[in-house]
Amino acid sequence: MAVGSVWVAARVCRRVLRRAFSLHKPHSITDMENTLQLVRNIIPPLTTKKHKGQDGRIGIVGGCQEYTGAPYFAAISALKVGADLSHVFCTREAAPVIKSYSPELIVHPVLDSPSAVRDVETWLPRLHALVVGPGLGRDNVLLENVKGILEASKARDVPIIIDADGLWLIAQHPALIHGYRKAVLTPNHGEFTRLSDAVLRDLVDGSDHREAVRRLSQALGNVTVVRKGERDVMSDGEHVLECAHEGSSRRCGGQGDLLSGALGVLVHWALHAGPEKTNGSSPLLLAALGACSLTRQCGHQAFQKHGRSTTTTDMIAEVGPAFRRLFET
Ligand SMILES: NC(=O)C1=CN([C@@H]2O[C@H](COP(=O)(O)OP(=O)(O)OC[C@H]3O[C@@H](n4cnc5c(N)ncnc54)[C@H](OP(=O)(O)O)[C@@H]3O)[C@@H](O)[C@H]2O)[C@@H](O)CC1
Ligand SMILES: Nc1ncnc2c1ncn2[C@@H]1O[C@H](COP(=O)(O)OP(=O)(O)OP(=O)(O)O)[C@@H](O)[C@H]1O
Ligand SMILES: [Mg+2]
Repeated sequence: MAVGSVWVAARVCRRVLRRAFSLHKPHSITDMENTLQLVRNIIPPLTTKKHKGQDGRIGIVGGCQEYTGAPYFAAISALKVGADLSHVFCTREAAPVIKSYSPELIVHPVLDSPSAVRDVETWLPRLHALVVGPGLGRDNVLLENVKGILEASKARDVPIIIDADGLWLIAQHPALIHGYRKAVLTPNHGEFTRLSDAVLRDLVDGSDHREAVRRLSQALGNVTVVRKGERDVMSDGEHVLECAHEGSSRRCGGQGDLLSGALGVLVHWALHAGPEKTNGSSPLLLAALGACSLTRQCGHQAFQKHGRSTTTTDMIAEVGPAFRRLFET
């Protein structure tokens, strides 16, 4: 492309983004398509010149006696989206179970150990993003360890995605994440209400999801918030984006875990791509839009094949084809 055309394309892109990210106007399908084009920009090319690990080493913090599926879904989704290595930091008894689901995951049975924070900390320099919460449970010993892991990750500037019981912890201790600009919170309906009750002084009009999400993000010091639901609404306290990409009507458990694992990879890619590729827009918002669109596309494709019997495992089988369809055609 000639230099002039690059410049024009960049200008058009910036205009599109201003519209797509505008606070009050609902955006058109064309705007959304153009914003998805920016998501495509952050995807690293597949070449023979890279070494293992370069396209993403993602850590999942979660997995306990009750929940082994959630961290598995998040970790395998990260790999299927394109990460090279996926680590799970879970309790001792959850580890053999999670390992047995897949030989592709690296599983550390450390989360209930007295040395949990140090054990995870040794891996932090090698991780590009940490997803905290899927299948974590609410045991106080584990939550105390996760507090330390969050502090250590922030000190190392590691991007953090917080979901599920990680959000339970944040609702008790919002200061843990307040103002950390490399954090993304992914609450479902119930988790969003809990967080809002914990950190917002005044009531927000519950029907205005865009404003409610923007306010929560602002109250948390502009961390990026992704409220999952019939439409996914995401904000960094300034800009608001919505994803209404066609998904499925199945609400089986685990779809949020798929989203959080995918988001871990996309956040790494978006931050790594740099402002030229993201055109000055928020890398975390672009990553969030990409992960929401992808999860919904997986749901849509899986539902077409399996209908009412669709489960998250069927959706994970669609990650490759859905990714190609959304981002590589
Ligand atoms: N296979 C596995 O291992 C899986 C394990 N998982 C793991 O389970 C753990 C707990 O996570 P969670 O989301 O179930 O717990 P929590 O925050 O108590 O929410 C439940 C409460 O919120 C409500 N509620 C929820 N959504 C709502 C909505 N859209 N709209 C309205 N209400 C809604 C709901 O209300 P109810 O319908 O019961 O009245 C209920 O009270 C966590 O570690 C997670 O990772 C899951 O990832 C799944 C797969
Ligand atoms: N009513 C809905 N219609 C369409 N898609 C939805 C709806 N609710 C949620 N989703 C989609 O499902 C995905 C997961 O959101 P959900 O609210 O189920 O998360 P969750 O409750 O955290 O899931 P999990 O069971 O993994 O904990 C998101 O991509 C979201 O867009
Ligand atoms: Mg969840």
